[in-house]
Amino acid sequence: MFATLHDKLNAVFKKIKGQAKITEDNIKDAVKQVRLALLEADVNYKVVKKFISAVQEKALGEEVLKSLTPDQVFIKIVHDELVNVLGGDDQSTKIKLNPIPPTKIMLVGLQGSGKTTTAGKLAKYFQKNGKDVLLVADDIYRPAAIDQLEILGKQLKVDVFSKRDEQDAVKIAKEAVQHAKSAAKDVVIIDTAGRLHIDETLMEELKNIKEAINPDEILFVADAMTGQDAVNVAKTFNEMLDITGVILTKLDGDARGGAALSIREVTGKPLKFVGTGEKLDAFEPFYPDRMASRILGMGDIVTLVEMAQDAIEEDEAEKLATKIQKKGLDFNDMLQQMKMIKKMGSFESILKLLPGFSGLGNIDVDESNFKRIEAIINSMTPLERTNYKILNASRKRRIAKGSGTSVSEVNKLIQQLQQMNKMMKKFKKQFSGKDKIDKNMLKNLFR
Ligand SMILES: Nc1nc2c(ncn2[C@@H]2O[C@H](COP(=O)(O)OP(=O)(O)OP(=O)(O)O)[C@@H](O)[C@H]2O)c(=O)[nH]1
Repeated sequence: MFATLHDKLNAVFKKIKGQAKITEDNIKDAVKQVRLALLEADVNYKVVKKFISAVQEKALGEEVLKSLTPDQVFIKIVHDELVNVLGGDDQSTKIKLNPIPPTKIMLVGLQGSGKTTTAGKLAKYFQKNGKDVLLVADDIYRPAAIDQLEILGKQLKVDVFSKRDEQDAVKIAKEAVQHAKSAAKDVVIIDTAGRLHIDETLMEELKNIKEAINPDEILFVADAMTGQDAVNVAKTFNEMLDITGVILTKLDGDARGGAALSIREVTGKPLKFVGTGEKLDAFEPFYPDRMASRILGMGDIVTLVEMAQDAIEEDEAEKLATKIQKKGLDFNDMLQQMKMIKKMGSFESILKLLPGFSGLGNIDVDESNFKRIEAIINSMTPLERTNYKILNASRKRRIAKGSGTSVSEVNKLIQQLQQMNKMMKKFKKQFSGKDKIDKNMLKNLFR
């Protein structure tokens, strides 16, 4: 995500860091480089102009030149301006649930932008938050779109409302909302038809649906890979429908970042969620500050911690922590931890949230290693799993044979466990006396 922009900005910061003395000229040059990096990332030129004038004004003020760490202050100015352009601390990025259910959400956008997949992702998101959801297939032109939503519904165990013989999208939407009311659903998500281009008939249909059901949210789904086109189409949809927000999909691809950085300024509407993959859990609420940190390669520990909290039952984690504190880590714990990590998503997506990893482009993580480790541990006896010190040469040979691996792989795993135990000791020292580990403490640990 945003690898090129990340690299370019970091090159600017590095150059500034290398200067013996920072002068007005250095700063002007750095600002110019930031401007180029943004333009190359396909950010709307008006947005770049505003961004740069804000950075320049702050950077040339007393703040940077008189500071003891001018490079750090400069990075902070760029970071803060990124947060600003992405939406600041505006609370409108959140979906407001209607106090009188169901909350009605209408998804609009061009064909192929990822609307239907996003309908499924949103349903999963609400489901995780304890809401009962109804998905509505309101595309009367493409039966395949109805099939796609029904498959997603089955997968998620979420009800799907569809009427294959009905040719009136407004009628379907109205009936669906009625159905949601009588079935006491909390949220109803309407997947509308897409077109290859904006056309009047489509806009008219969408306006009529809006008028008929009075949605709480009209979310425009945009494909980040299409850059400024996505921004222009969002602008038109907003002018016609007065959308309430944007969901940007395919941020996992090689989107340069232009759409994400421009859409808010150009449409005046907040980005609310981002899609980061084809799977249903590759979906995150959008937070301007976290995204800015990711663009600058500072990682996003807060999202990582939240993913962990989502995936791991508190009870499970607490039990594990107490046991580790008392006895140290054994192979059973290692297996359990791997299961927890797997629940959080792909290892690659987790790594990318860590500081220093986000700018590395595509990280090739061989997930089959996980399987080999599992096989090794599964080939140990219960005693061996809890006490690795008894693993002598003949036991290691037996385990390697049983798991289809080699003795050196078994040795490597033992070393990893020893290493992890060392780390645990370090953590324990750092956090001793504290009853609760909060997100800031974790952030410090990774600095
Ligand atoms: N990599 C990636 N692919 C995505 C993401 N969201 C959707 N896709 C893919 O984009 C393609 C189009 O998605 P759909 O959900 O069918 O798009 P749509 O807008 O509903 O299309 P129509 O039904 O034709 O209007 C599919 O192959 C999805 O798997 C994402 O966040 N990342």
